[in-house]
Amino acid sequence: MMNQDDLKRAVALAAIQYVPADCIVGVGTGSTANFFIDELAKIKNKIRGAVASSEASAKRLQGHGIEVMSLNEAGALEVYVDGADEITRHMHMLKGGGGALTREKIVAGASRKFICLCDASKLVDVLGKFPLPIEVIPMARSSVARQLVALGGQPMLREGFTTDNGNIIIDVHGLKIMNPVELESELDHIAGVVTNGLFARRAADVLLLGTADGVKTMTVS
Ligand SMILES: O=C(CO)[C@H](O)[C@H](O)COP(=O)(O)O
Repeated sequence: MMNQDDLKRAVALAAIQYVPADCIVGVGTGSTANFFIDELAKIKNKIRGAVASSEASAKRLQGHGIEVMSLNEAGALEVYVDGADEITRHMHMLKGGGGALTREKIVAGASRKFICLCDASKLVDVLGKFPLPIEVIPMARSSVARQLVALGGQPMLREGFTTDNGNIIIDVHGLKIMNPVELESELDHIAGVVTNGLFARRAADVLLLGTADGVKTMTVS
């Protein structure tokens, strides 16, 4: 019987085939991304280095002796590998459970291919059961929260958490996200919002889904 960690390890291993020789790899954040980093370490001599989407991932990569570069140094990337909190068959994702959404969106946006790693429980028909994380400039906390209530959500401050960029996270509960592309843009237009956790405009290209029957590869056809 496979547990969740076994599924994460399996998708992380499967992702290695998407890493071209001699490239700089974009690396996500979270427990699934950590398994990927550990697999990447086994082929570290075949890559030039990595761009990390968080301080935590940078530290783990460096701990394995993988060179971490800034995105400015690296330029455009061939591939970005990361987990998600929810994903649909359209490859729209809800991310940011680990609070790294802004850097994740930046690195993903600079990458030609986004490989998303999830276990089967994260494949959903409609995004929004998992609270939607929003990174907010601290002085805008109340005004952003009021506008989120007006959109039908219940905003909750992530207590005691500061992002790598020095901002706060507001988790929005109770949103049934029927049109993620539209909502992603709408949220980005609220003054004080740095990034929201909808990855619909930059959706995944490939989903490696960990199931009890093995890793399934899905794309939008
Ligand atoms: O978006 C993220 C971090 O900001 C993660 O990719 C997401 O939270 C999934 O994490 P995990 O692999 O630990 O389930």
